Amino acid sequence: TPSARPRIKLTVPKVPRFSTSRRLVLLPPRRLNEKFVCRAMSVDTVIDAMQPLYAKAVTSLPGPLADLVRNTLGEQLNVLGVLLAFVVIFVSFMLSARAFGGEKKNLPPSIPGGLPILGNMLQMTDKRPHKTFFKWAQEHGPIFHVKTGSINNVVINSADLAKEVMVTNFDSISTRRMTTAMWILTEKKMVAMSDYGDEHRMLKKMVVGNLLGITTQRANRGIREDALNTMIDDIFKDLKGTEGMVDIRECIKYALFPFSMRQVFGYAPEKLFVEGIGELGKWDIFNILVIDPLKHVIEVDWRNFFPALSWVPNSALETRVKNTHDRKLKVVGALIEEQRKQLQTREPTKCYADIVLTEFPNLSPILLKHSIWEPIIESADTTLVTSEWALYEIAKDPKMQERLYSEIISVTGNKRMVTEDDLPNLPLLEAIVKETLRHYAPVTLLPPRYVSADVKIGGYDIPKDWDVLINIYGINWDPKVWKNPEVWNPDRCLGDKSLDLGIKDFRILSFGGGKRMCAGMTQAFAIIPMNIAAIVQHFELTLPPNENVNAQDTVYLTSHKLHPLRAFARPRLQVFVVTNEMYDIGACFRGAGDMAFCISAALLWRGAIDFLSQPAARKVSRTGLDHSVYCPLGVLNTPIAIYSSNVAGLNGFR
Ligand code: HEM
Repeated sequence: TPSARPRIKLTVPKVPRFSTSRRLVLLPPRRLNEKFVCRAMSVDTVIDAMQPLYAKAVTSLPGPLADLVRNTLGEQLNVLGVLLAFVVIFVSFMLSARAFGGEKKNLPPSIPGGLPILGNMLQMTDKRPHKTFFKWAQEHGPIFHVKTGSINNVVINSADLAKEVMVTNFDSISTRRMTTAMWILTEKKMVAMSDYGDEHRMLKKMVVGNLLGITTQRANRGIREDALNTMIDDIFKDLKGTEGMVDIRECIKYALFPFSMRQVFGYAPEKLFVEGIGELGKWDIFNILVIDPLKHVIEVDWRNFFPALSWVPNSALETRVKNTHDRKLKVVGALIEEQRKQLQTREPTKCYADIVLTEFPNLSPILLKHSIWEPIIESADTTLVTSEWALYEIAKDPKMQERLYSEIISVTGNKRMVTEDDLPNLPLLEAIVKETLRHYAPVTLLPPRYVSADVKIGGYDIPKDWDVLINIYGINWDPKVWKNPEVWNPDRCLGDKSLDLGIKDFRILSFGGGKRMCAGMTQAFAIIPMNIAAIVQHFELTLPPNENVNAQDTVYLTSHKLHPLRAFARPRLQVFVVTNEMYDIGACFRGAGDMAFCISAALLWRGAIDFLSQPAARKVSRTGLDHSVYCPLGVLNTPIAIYSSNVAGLNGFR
């Protein structure tokens, strides 16, 4: 028993060891009365004694490492785990050191200052490793070796070298190295995370051919337009009672998620009953399918840096991530069941879920769930991040905003809202999107790829089993390619026809490149520019005084703006003349961007002009911001002339 401290004949080894029951720690033997004795203490006693030391040690570690230790071991010390970890880390270090002792290779330069066992981990104090790698690239060149625990990484920071990895040597560097969290959340069953091979090709063909390819994207244009209209409506709504200040991120997000659900299921469910979870609203579904997985996929597991230790349990992390994964699968499962029920009562439509369920009946249940979930999570995040950064820069730069507004109006006139057909005629808008993707790449560092056979990159030997890290941020900011890369300047992309973002030209690599290039680029290039153009056409944006200070980024799976973009959005004044044409009234309202116009047009639509003189209408018009009457979508075939000149009142309209 712990308190009796039994005397044991020396048969124990010379290092701390644990009894099989894991209840006792056997401390190294001591000589006592001419005999070796071994003291045993209960694990709990040791933990209690070491707890203060542990707490102190963790607080004194650099930020990221402290997080890593806490995430792994928890706030409470797990002595068993720590001691075992150190023994095995040491052994694996010795083994890897021996492996390096062999033949002489022309390896890329190593980052100096690495420590035994930990490698360069303690030098990576910034939570955004892409920035540290960029800094090292300026000092040591575009390709270098970094050790994280027992993992050898070669980090790539230039377009030419990235091409060597992604195109020339693709066959030997095609497989992703997964973290524990990625493994649990994706089971390697989604296109973006699966290993390159037959299953990957089949899944990619299915999603590109039936959802993300040009033909389907054209067919889905109506859904995108609805999302855009919802976004503009929401900005108008949000102006109410906020003195013109709007949370732009929220407005984009609230439009994008229903869009991503509609393109998959054909509708965006308002609620859903899920066995084992209960009744869920639209935004509960959003949290379970998008937010929670994004939050957990970046959880750090220290065992990923020491693969030899993968057998050591890390149940706290695994349980957290598994819970998120299980809930996600339950919700996707319920959505699929609902879709199956619907298919019994109607013909299949062109939505992705109907196509997958009817034309790919042999997909295993897990492949089916991931195939349905993947486009939802992918649509709802990256495009949001890019639109938000672009609008932040535009709001910061009134001259650029005015140039863009003039470009849009020169194409659309002031009669109608900008549409996707206008995009080829808006070169500045295109340049703004490209420059934003360059400056604020949503995926800053590609998920590691694994070298399956010795290769040469940039003239250096890269041995089998190393990881390749492609630093997109480092490539997009390469000072040898871009002058003052830290400055957001769309003019540098304006008119540069060869900039195709990774198809042939690797200078801006935000979508990756080669065979594993992003499959959603067509969709991204429909959503992002339209978000920007529609907002700028309707509102003049200005930043509140402290917004510049809030411009830092933070990295989840994608590189978000740390604080949501809040901006003053002043509806632009215009004169609209609606002629004897078939008009989508909803689009006219939004095109006007003027509340007086919107309200009056809504009332015209209802054939109730008289209503304008009534007190309720005046109340609405005085605030200038109430959208309750601003909703009818329909077609009007009547000649009307409408003028508006005053945002907040009806006088101009009259
Ligand atoms: C601004 C928007 C986006 C950016 C910057 C972006 C970026 C990326 C990047 C960097 C990769 C990894 C490429 C590689 O490993 O070489 C990727 C892969 C992928 N993306 Fe996107 N993405 C965006 C939007 C989307 C959208 C909207 C979808 C679909 C709805 C999508 C679907 C995919 C898929 C399926 C893959 C996996 C391709 C493969 O492994 O073969 N992406 N994306």
